[in-house]
Order: sequence, then structure tokens, then C-alpha cells
Amino acid sequence: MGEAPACVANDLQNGSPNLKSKDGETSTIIGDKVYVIGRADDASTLLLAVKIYNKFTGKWVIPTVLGTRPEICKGHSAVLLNEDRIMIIKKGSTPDDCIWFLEVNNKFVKEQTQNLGTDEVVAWSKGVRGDTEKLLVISGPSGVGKGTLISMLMEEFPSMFAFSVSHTSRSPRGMEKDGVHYHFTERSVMEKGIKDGKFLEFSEVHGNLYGTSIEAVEAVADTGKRCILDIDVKGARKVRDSSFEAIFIFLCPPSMKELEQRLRARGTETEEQILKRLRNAEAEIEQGKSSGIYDHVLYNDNLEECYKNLKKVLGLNGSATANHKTTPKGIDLPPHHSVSKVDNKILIKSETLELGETSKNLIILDVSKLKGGAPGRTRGLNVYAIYSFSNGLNGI
Ligand SMILES: Nc1ncnc2c1ncn2[C@@H]1O[C@H](COP(=O)(O)OP(=O)(O)OP(=O)(O)O)[C@@H](O)[C@H]1O
Ligand SMILES: Nc1nc2c(ncn2[C@@H]2O[C@H](COP(=O)(O)O)[C@@H](O)[C@H]2O)c(=O)[nH]1
Repeated sequence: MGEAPACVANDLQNGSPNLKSKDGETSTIIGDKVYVIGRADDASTLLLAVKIYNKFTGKWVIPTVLGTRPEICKGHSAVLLNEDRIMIIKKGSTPDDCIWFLEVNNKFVKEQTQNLGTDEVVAWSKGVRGDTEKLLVISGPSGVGKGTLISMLMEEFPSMFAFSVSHTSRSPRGMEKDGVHYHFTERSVMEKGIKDGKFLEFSEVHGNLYGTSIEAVEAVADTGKRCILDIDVKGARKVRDSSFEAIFIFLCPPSMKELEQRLRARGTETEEQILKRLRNAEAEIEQGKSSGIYDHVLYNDNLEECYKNLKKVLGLNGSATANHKTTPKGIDLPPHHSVSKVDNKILIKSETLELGETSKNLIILDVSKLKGGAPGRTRGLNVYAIYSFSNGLNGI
């Protein structure tokens, strides 16, 4: 890995920021750095690898890679968007796997670079056609009824909402199932995952470690459903500061006395744990109301009333089919194609031979309204137009 990529010298001469594919690799220049994407040097993985050549220091760096990585394919094109994001268009891939984004300098990458204390961090996100709904973040003191209200929403709107399954170091309660209510995990394993940048957010709550993994949020994004996070105020603040768009709701109990009764009646905690949760509740309620994180503060006194109010702030009219979004569609790209960029449009050209006639095809992807990004999915990818020209037309 000692030599500079061959493309660097040529590229500096012709001034192009995006370099031609060499042996299935692409090289994209951003400032002093060349991002080389392709097979891993040791061929030990079937996932695309990233290495960075720093033209200033003359050194290669293997970055910390966050998010789910795309699988290797029959070649790919790389297109630089906005100096902080490289779009990868895979050849011969399935419609839901052909567009990926490598974030090299967005807010999340900058935060993680600081958190992880490493020099270089990059983050993958899969491209999703069209729009998906904002995340729904629900917080409130233990026993206020978050889980109860979330279950009601998911029961009434099963095709619309899905729960992000958090990791926790606490032990399961009687009815709780691993992988359904939480991923119950050893603290040391969670700490290693946090160190490796696998978590969107994490927090120490009531003496245990809790966290939302990037994978948990990605898993929900892939179903096209709206992702619900049941997390504490510190975690909500981290999500608020991230690139995610979300609606933040804080639930308050009618009184501390009622909160205590609910916790005791639930019967899932020891006396010591109940007292600890109640001690933390007052500070949490104070922060929830005054932090400016939350868009809505709802009081859960009468359960049915509170559920009605929750649906109201979510714009649900009570019908089970309201606002139902379908799973995001993929993009049917021809297996072999060439890619170019004009302003905010990506032009994907291909030729097919049918019944002795060559037809030229042009797909235009509009990337002007991209939203989200790593961690999670990059949404808002729009197939702008598909043109097909039979032999003799030289328009493309
Ligand atoms: N409005 C309500 N009136 C009376 N009881 C309620 C109400 N809402 C929820 N409960 C009950 O209060 C208990 C606590 O509710 P729940 O487990 O949903 O709280 P939670 O906020 O998710 O707590 P935790 O953060 O500890 O998981 C449950 O037994 C639930 O049935
Ligand atoms: N920051 C996060 N907080 C979380 C997460 N998952 C749950 N929680 C919060 O923890 C407490 C206690 O939950 P319990 O299930 O032990 O009663 C509660 O306030 C949850 O909102 C998470 O991933 N991140």
C-alpha cells in the first residue's frame, strides 16, 4: 500500500474530481484526499472496502467504517456530491441494492470522528427512492406509559410503525424476549460496540447502559415503516443533534404519586430499583419540559385520552389505513451502464440489443432532494425520467 494511486497524477493534470474505475476500483478526490473504493486488499471480505490516500502527507489510511457496508458487485461508478458525500452506483445489482452513499464529512461523521478519537471515519448509507417518514422519538420517566402507548400505536397501525430494538445491559423482565423488546447484551460487549461506532446514541439510565444501534434503525428503514425510539432525554438530545429528522414527544405523568403507583403495580422492579427510578423521574420531567428538545409534551393521565392526543400530533385520523406508506421502491438499473453528472442529475446510460436493433436508454436520477444519510438511509432519491431511443437517434 505504499504507492499513490496511479490516477492521482493524471487527475491533477485534467482537474477532474472523479476518476475512472481501475480494476473494479474507483478513486474520488476531495480536497487533499483520494477515496479509493473497491475490493479489500486481502480479499477476505465480500464487502466494498474504503482506503484513503492523503496527497499532503503521502500516506494511506484505512478509515473506521460505520454503517452497513455494500457487497462487492460487478463494478461500480463513484460520483462526488457536495464535497462530503460519494454516491456509488453498483452494476448488475438488485433494484434495492444499487445506490449507496459514502459520507466522508457530514455531521454524523464529524461527531463520530471526535467520539472515536480516530483520524478518519467514513459512513455508508443505502439510497432509498422517494421519501420515508420521520423518526418518532418518545421519552418520559419510567412507568409513565411509553411502552403501553407505543404498543397501542403499533397494534392499530401495524403497517406504519415499527420499533427500533435497543441494546441494554439490564436483565430481561419476566415477559421480555431477547431481540424483540431489547437486545440483552453484556455491558462489555455494548461498550466495545460503542467504541467501534456501532451506536447512533447511548446512555447510562438507572444504572444500566442502553443504546440504539445504527443497524436497528436501518432495519426499520428497510421495511419502509416509521421508526419509533423509546429513549431517555440524553439519548433524545443526541438524536436531535444528529442528521435524523424526527418528531420528539415527551410524556409526563399526572403526578409523582400516580407514577409511583404505576411502577409498583407493574411489579417488574425491586423496591430499590423503583426508588432509583422515582428519584431520577423528577429530574427527567424537568429536563423534558425545559430542554427544548421536544416538539410536544403530552400528559398521560387517562390512557385513551393520551392515545388520542398522541395520534393527533402524529396527524393520524384514527383510521387504521391512515397515511400508510409502502416499502420504498428500488431502481431497476441495466447491468451495464455508464454514469455522468450534470448539476443535480445523475445520467445513467446503457445500450441494449433487442431483435437486431440497438436501443439506447437513459435514466436520470435527481439527487437535489436527498435527505437523511448515515446513520440510516439516504432518502429522497428520485427517478426523474427514463428515456429509450431506438437505433438512429443520437440524442444521448
Ligand atoms: N394512563 C394510564 N393509567 C393507568 N395506568 C397506566 C397508564 N398508562 C400506562 N399505565 C400502566 O403503567 C405501567 C407502566 O407503563 P409502561 O410499562 O408502558 O411504562 P414505560 O414508560 O414504558 O416504563 P419504562 O420506561 O420503565 O419501560 C403499566 O403497568 C401500564 O399498564
Ligand atoms: N438513551 C436510550 N435510552 C433508552 C434506550 N432504550 C430504553 N431507554 C430508556 O431507558 C429507560 C428505562 O427503560 P426500561 O426498559 O429499563 O424500563 C427508559 O426511560 C427508556 O426510555 C436506548 O436505546 N437509548
